[in-house]
Amino acid sequence: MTAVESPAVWADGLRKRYRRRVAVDGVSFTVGRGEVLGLLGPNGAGKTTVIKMLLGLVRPDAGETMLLGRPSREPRARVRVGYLPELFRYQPWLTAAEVLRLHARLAGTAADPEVLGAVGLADRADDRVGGFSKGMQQRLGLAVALVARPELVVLDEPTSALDPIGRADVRDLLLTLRGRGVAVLLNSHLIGEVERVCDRVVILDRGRVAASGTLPELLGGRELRLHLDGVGDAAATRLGTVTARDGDWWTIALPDDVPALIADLVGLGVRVHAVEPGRISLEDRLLTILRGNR
Ligand SMILES: Nc1ncnc2c1ncn2[C@@H]1O[C@H](COP(=O)(O)OP(=O)(O)OP(=O)(O)O)[C@@H](O)[C@H]1O
Repeated sequence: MTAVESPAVWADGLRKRYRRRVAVDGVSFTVGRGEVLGLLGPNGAGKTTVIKMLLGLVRPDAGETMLLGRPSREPRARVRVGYLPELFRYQPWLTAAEVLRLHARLAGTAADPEVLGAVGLADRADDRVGGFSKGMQQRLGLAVALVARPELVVLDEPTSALDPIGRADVRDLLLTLRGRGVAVLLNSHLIGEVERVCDRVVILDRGRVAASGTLPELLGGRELRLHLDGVGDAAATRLGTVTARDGDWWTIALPDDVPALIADLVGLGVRVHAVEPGRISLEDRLLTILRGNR
Protein backbone atom coordinates (compact mmCIF):
# COMPACT_ATOMS: atom_id res chain seq x y z
CA MET A 1 0.00 0.00 0.00
CA THR A 2 1.60 3.32 -1.01
CA ALA A 3 1.31 6.45 1.12
CA VAL A 4 -1.11 7.97 -1.40
CA GLU A 5 -3.52 5.02 -1.43
CA SER A 6 -3.46 4.53 2.31
CA PRO A 7 -6.27 5.98 4.43
CA ALA A 8 -5.81 9.39 6.01
CA VAL A 9 -6.20 7.82 9.46
CA TRP A 10 -5.78 4.20 10.45
CA ALA A 11 -6.18 3.32 14.12
CA ASP A 12 -6.10 -0.24 15.39
CA GLY A 13 -6.74 -1.47 18.91
CA LEU A 14 -6.01 1.80 20.71
CA ARG A 15 -5.95 1.59 24.48
CA LYS A 16 -5.16 4.13 27.17
CA ARG A 17 -5.44 3.92 30.92
CA TYR A 18 -4.95 6.81 33.34
CA ARG A 19 -4.13 5.21 36.70
CA ARG A 20 -7.12 2.94 37.34
CA ARG A 21 -9.38 4.66 34.82
CA VAL A 22 -9.57 3.12 31.35
CA ALA A 23 -10.06 6.08 29.01
CA VAL A 24 -9.84 4.21 25.69
CA ASP A 25 -10.43 0.47 25.47
CA GLY A 26 -9.66 -1.04 22.07
CA VAL A 27 -10.69 1.55 19.51
CA SER A 28 -10.18 0.89 15.79
CA PHE A 29 -11.35 2.98 12.84
CA THR A 30 -10.19 4.57 9.61
CA VAL A 31 -10.79 7.86 7.86
CA GLY A 32 -10.57 7.67 4.07
CA ARG A 33 -8.94 10.32 1.90
CA GLY A 34 -11.41 13.12 1.30
CA GLU A 35 -13.81 11.72 3.89
CA VAL A 36 -15.36 13.69 6.75
CA LEU A 37 -15.63 11.46 9.79
CA GLY A 38 -17.53 12.54 12.90
CA LEU A 39 -16.44 11.31 16.31
CA LEU A 40 -19.40 11.40 18.70
CA GLY A 41 -19.98 10.37 22.26
CA PRO A 42 -20.84 11.61 25.74
CA ASN A 43 -18.47 13.57 27.98
CA GLY A 44 -15.55 11.43 29.03
CA ALA A 45 -16.13 8.83 26.27
CA GLY A 46 -12.49 9.10 25.20
CA LYS A 47 -12.77 11.21 22.04
CA THR A 48 -10.04 13.71 22.86
CA THR A 49 -7.76 10.95 24.15
CA VAL A 50 -8.18 9.08 20.85
CA ILE A 51 -7.36 12.25 18.91
CA LYS A 52 -4.29 12.92 21.05
CA MET A 53 -3.04 9.36 20.55
CA LEU A 54 -3.48 9.71 16.80
CA LEU A 55 -1.43 12.87 16.80
CA GLY A 56 1.33 11.52 19.01
CA LEU A 57 0.42 13.84 21.90
CA VAL A 58 -0.51 10.96 24.22
CA ARG A 59 1.29 7.63 24.13
CA PRO A 60 -1.11 4.68 23.75
CA ASP A 61 -0.73 1.70 26.10
CA ALA A 62 -1.53 -0.51 23.12
CA GLY A 63 -2.56 -0.22 19.50
CA GLU A 64 -1.19 1.30 16.35
CA THR A 65 -1.94 4.44 14.41
CA MET A 66 -0.99 5.61 10.94
CA LEU A 67 -1.53 9.04 9.46
CA LEU A 68 -1.42 9.44 5.69
CA GLY A 69 0.35 6.12 5.39
CA ARG A 70 3.04 6.62 8.04
CA PRO A 71 3.19 5.65 11.72
CA SER A 72 1.94 8.66 13.70
CA ARG A 73 4.99 8.64 15.93
CA GLU A 74 7.13 9.77 12.96
CA PRO A 75 7.18 13.57 12.85
CA ARG A 76 7.04 13.33 9.05
CA ALA A 77 3.57 11.76 9.34
CA ARG A 78 2.29 14.95 10.93
CA VAL A 79 3.65 17.49 8.46
CA ARG A 80 0.51 17.29 6.30
CA VAL A 81 -1.88 17.20 9.27
CA GLY A 82 -3.71 20.27 10.57
CA TYR A 83 -4.99 20.22 14.15
CA LEU A 84 -7.34 22.44 16.11
CA PRO A 85 -7.14 21.42 19.78
CA GLU A 86 -10.17 21.53 22.06
CA LEU A 87 -8.47 24.08 24.28
CA PHE A 88 -6.60 26.61 22.20
CA ARG A 89 -4.66 29.72 23.14
CA TYR A 90 -2.38 31.74 20.94
CA GLN A 91 0.32 34.23 21.87
CA PRO A 92 -1.72 37.37 22.72
CA TRP A 93 1.08 39.74 21.72
CA LEU A 94 1.21 38.42 18.13
CA THR A 95 -1.04 39.53 15.30
CA ALA A 96 -3.20 36.95 13.50
CA ALA A 97 -0.87 37.07 10.48
CA GLU A 98 2.16 36.54 12.74
CA VAL A 99 0.55 33.52 14.42
CA LEU A 100 -0.06 32.01 11.01
CA ARG A 101 3.47 32.72 9.80
CA LEU A 102 4.85 31.12 12.95
CA HIS A 103 2.81 27.95 12.47
CA ALA A 104 3.62 27.76 8.77
CA ARG A 105 7.32 28.07 9.64
CA LEU A 106 6.98 25.30 12.26
CA ALA A 107 5.41 23.12 9.55
CA GLY A 108 8.24 24.03 7.17
CA THR A 109 6.02 25.62 4.52
CA ALA A 110 4.85 29.06 3.43
CA ALA A 111 1.55 30.24 4.92
CA ASP A 112 -1.45 29.83 2.63
CA PRO A 113 -2.43 33.51 2.06
CA GLU A 114 -6.12 32.66 1.60
CA VAL A 115 -6.56 31.01 4.91
CA LEU A 116 -7.55 34.05 7.00
CA GLY A 117 -10.20 34.93 4.42
CA ALA A 118 -11.50 31.35 4.53
CA VAL A 119 -12.23 31.70 8.27
CA GLY A 120 -13.67 35.22 8.00
CA LEU A 121 -10.71 37.08 9.53
CA ALA A 122 -9.27 38.75 6.41
CA ASP A 123 -9.74 42.24 7.86
CA ARG A 124 -8.16 41.33 11.24
CA ALA A 125 -4.81 40.04 9.94
CA ASP A 126 -2.80 42.84 11.59
CA ASP A 127 -4.72 42.93 14.89
CA ARG A 128 -3.22 41.43 18.02
CA VAL A 129 -4.73 38.12 19.09
CA GLY A 130 -5.01 39.34 22.71
CA GLY A 131 -7.85 41.61 21.58
CA PHE A 132 -9.78 38.82 19.80
CA SER A 133 -13.11 37.50 21.07
CA LYS A 134 -13.27 33.79 21.89
CA GLY A 135 -15.04 33.02 18.61
CA MET A 136 -12.41 34.98 16.67
CA GLN A 137 -9.67 33.02 18.44
CA GLN A 138 -11.40 29.81 17.44
CA ARG A 139 -11.56 31.02 13.83
CA LEU A 140 -7.84 31.75 14.04
CA GLY A 141 -7.33 28.22 15.40
CA LEU A 142 -9.04 26.88 12.29
CA ALA A 143 -6.79 29.03 10.13
CA VAL A 144 -3.76 27.61 11.99
CA ALA A 145 -5.05 24.08 11.29
CA LEU A 146 -5.29 24.89 7.58
CA VAL A 147 -2.26 27.11 7.09
CA ALA A 148 0.13 24.42 5.85
CA ARG A 149 -2.29 23.02 3.22
CA PRO A 150 -2.94 19.79 5.13
CA GLU A 151 -4.19 16.52 3.63
CA LEU A 152 -5.84 15.65 6.94
CA VAL A 153 -7.48 18.08 9.36
CA VAL A 154 -8.30 17.05 12.92
CA LEU A 155 -10.78 19.38 14.58
CA ASP A 156 -11.61 18.94 18.26
CA GLU A 157 -14.84 20.88 18.95
CA PRO A 158 -14.15 23.51 16.25
CA THR A 159 -17.37 25.45 16.68
CA SER A 160 -17.85 25.48 20.46
CA ALA A 161 -17.31 29.26 20.62
CA LEU A 162 -18.91 30.20 17.31
CA ASP A 163 -22.19 31.96 16.61
CA PRO A 164 -24.69 30.32 14.20
CA ILE A 165 -23.21 32.11 11.19
CA GLY A 166 -19.72 31.05 12.24
CA ARG A 167 -20.96 27.46 12.49
CA ALA A 168 -22.47 27.63 9.03
CA ASP A 169 -19.16 29.07 7.73
CA VAL A 170 -17.29 26.13 9.23
CA ARG A 171 -19.72 23.68 7.63
CA ASP A 172 -19.09 25.28 4.24
CA LEU A 173 -15.36 25.20 4.89
CA LEU A 174 -15.47 21.49 5.71
CA LEU A 175 -17.39 20.75 2.54
CA THR A 176 -14.87 22.77 0.52
CA LEU A 177 -12.02 20.81 2.11
CA ARG A 178 -13.73 17.53 1.30
CA GLY A 179 -14.21 18.72 -2.29
CA ARG A 180 -10.44 19.19 -2.47
CA GLY A 181 -9.83 15.66 -1.22
CA VAL A 182 -8.80 16.71 2.30
CA ALA A 183 -9.83 14.25 5.01
CA VAL A 184 -11.43 15.63 8.15
CA LEU A 185 -11.78 14.08 11.60
CA LEU A 186 -14.36 16.10 13.48
CA ASN A 187 -15.11 15.80 17.18
CA SER A 188 -18.25 17.73 18.00
CA HIS A 189 -21.16 17.63 20.42
CA LEU A 190 -23.23 19.54 17.87
CA ILE A 191 -24.97 16.57 16.38
CA GLY A 192 -26.87 18.56 13.76
CA GLU A 193 -23.54 19.82 12.50
CA VAL A 194 -22.13 16.30 12.32
CA GLU A 195 -25.25 15.09 10.54
CA ARG A 196 -24.93 17.78 7.91
CA VAL A 197 -21.27 17.42 7.03
CA CYS A 198 -20.07 13.95 7.94
CA ASP A 199 -19.91 11.01 5.56
CA ARG A 200 -19.38 8.57 8.36
CA VAL A 201 -19.69 8.55 12.13
CA VAL A 202 -17.92 6.67 14.92
CA ILE A 203 -19.75 6.70 18.25
CA LEU A 204 -17.59 6.20 21.31
CA ASP A 205 -18.96 5.29 24.70
CA ARG A 206 -16.86 4.56 27.77
CA GLY A 207 -13.75 4.14 25.69
CA ARG A 208 -15.20 1.75 23.13
CA VAL A 209 -16.76 2.02 19.68
CA ALA A 210 -20.48 1.66 20.38
CA ALA A 211 -21.47 2.02 16.71
CA SER A 212 -20.03 3.23 13.44
CA GLY A 213 -21.13 3.57 9.86
CA THR A 214 -22.17 5.91 7.11
CA LEU A 215 -25.13 8.15 7.86
CA PRO A 216 -27.45 6.08 5.62
CA GLU A 217 -26.30 2.95 7.44
CA LEU A 218 -26.95 4.49 10.83
CA LEU A 219 -30.12 6.38 10.01
CA GLY A 220 -31.61 5.58 6.71
CA GLY A 221 -34.41 3.48 5.44
CA ARG A 222 -34.37 0.84 8.13
CA GLU A 223 -37.36 2.19 9.97
CA LEU A 224 -41.01 2.89 9.42
CA ARG A 225 -43.05 5.65 11.01
CA LEU A 226 -46.73 4.97 11.61
CA HIS A 227 -49.51 7.22 12.88
CA LEU A 228 -51.86 4.84 14.67
CA ASP A 229 -54.64 4.79 17.18
CA GLY A 230 -56.30 1.94 18.96
CA VAL A 231 -53.10 -0.05 19.44
CA GLY A 232 -53.88 -2.87 21.87
CA ASP A 233 -51.47 -5.43 23.28
CA ALA A 234 -51.73 -7.76 20.29
CA ALA A 235 -51.11 -4.92 17.83
CA ALA A 236 -48.17 -3.65 19.89
CA THR A 237 -46.66 -7.13 19.74
CA ARG A 238 -47.27 -7.30 15.97
CA LEU A 239 -45.42 -3.99 15.53
CA GLY A 240 -42.19 -5.70 16.54
CA THR A 241 -39.23 -3.60 17.62
CA VAL A 242 -40.41 -0.11 18.55
CA THR A 243 -37.40 2.24 18.37
CA ALA A 244 -39.24 5.42 19.29
CA ARG A 245 -42.72 6.56 20.20
CA ASP A 246 -44.14 10.05 20.26
CA GLY A 247 -47.84 9.93 21.20
CA ASP A 248 -49.68 8.24 18.33
CA TRP A 249 -46.54 8.15 16.16
CA TRP A 250 -44.66 4.89 16.34
CA THR A 251 -41.24 4.27 14.82
CA ILE A 252 -40.45 0.60 14.27
CA ALA A 253 -37.72 -1.47 12.67
CA LEU A 254 -38.55 -1.83 8.97
CA PRO A 255 -40.57 -5.06 8.59
CA ASP A 256 -39.96 -7.41 5.65
CA ASP A 257 -43.53 -7.02 4.39
CA VAL A 258 -45.08 -3.62 5.07
CA PRO A 259 -48.49 -4.32 3.39
CA ALA A 260 -48.86 -7.50 5.47
CA LEU A 261 -48.13 -5.56 8.66
CA ILE A 262 -50.72 -2.90 7.80
CA ALA A 263 -53.34 -5.54 6.94
CA ASP A 264 -52.68 -7.31 10.26
CA LEU A 265 -52.88 -4.05 12.23
CA VAL A 266 -56.21 -3.18 10.59
CA GLY A 267 -57.38 -6.71 11.36
CA LEU A 268 -56.48 -6.11 15.01
CA GLY A 269 -58.70 -3.01 15.09
CA VAL A 270 -55.99 -0.38 14.68
CA ARG A 271 -56.81 2.79 12.71
CA VAL A 272 -53.85 3.55 10.43
CA HIS A 273 -53.64 7.27 9.63
CA ALA A 274 -50.19 7.43 8.04
CA VAL A 275 -47.27 5.19 7.06
CA GLU A 276 -43.97 6.73 6.04
CA PRO A 277 -40.32 5.75 5.77
CA GLY A 278 -38.57 6.67 8.97
CA ARG A 279 -35.26 8.40 8.84
CA ILE A 280 -34.58 9.17 12.43
CA SER A 281 -32.29 11.99 13.41
CA LEU A 282 -28.70 11.26 14.33
CA GLU A 283 -29.49 12.62 17.79
CA ASP A 284 -32.24 10.03 18.32
CA ARG A 285 -30.00 7.28 16.99
CA LEU A 286 -27.17 8.36 19.27
CA LEU A 287 -29.43 8.39 22.33
CA THR A 288 -30.85 4.96 21.47
CA ILE A 289 -27.35 3.53 21.05
CA LEU A 290 -26.03 5.09 24.25
CA ARG A 291 -29.04 4.08 26.33
CA GLY A 292 -28.85 0.53 24.94
CA ASN A 293 -25.23 0.47 26.00
CA ARG A 294 -25.93 1.25 29.69
N1 LIG B 1 -4.53 13.62 31.49
C1 LIG B 1 -5.45 12.84 32.06
N2 LIG B 1 -5.29 12.34 33.30
C2 LIG B 1 -6.22 11.54 33.86
N3 LIG B 1 -7.37 11.18 33.28
C3 LIG B 1 -7.61 11.66 32.05
C4 LIG B 1 -6.67 12.52 31.37
N4 LIG B 1 -7.18 12.81 30.14
C5 LIG B 1 -8.38 12.19 30.07
N5 LIG B 1 -8.64 11.49 31.21
C6 LIG B 1 -9.83 10.69 31.48
O1 LIG B 1 -10.08 9.88 30.35
C7 LIG B 1 -11.48 9.80 30.09
C8 LIG B 1 -11.74 10.26 28.64
O2 LIG B 1 -11.49 11.68 28.54
P1 LIG B 1 -11.54 12.45 27.16
O3 LIG B 1 -11.11 13.85 27.42
O4 LIG B 1 -10.82 11.66 26.13
O5 LIG B 1 -13.10 12.39 26.84
P2 LIG B 1 -13.97 13.15 25.74
O6 LIG B 1 -14.81 12.09 25.08
O7 LIG B 1 -13.10 13.95 24.85
O8 LIG B 1 -14.89 14.06 26.66
P3 LIG B 1 -15.55 15.54 26.44
O9 LIG B 1 -16.70 15.32 25.49
O10 LIG B 1 -16.03 15.87 27.82
O11 LIG B 1 -14.50 16.45 25.91
C9 LIG B 1 -12.16 10.62 31.15
O12 LIG B 1 -12.59 9.77 32.17
C10 LIG B 1 -11.06 11.54 31.66
O13 LIG B 1 -11.26 11.85 33.02
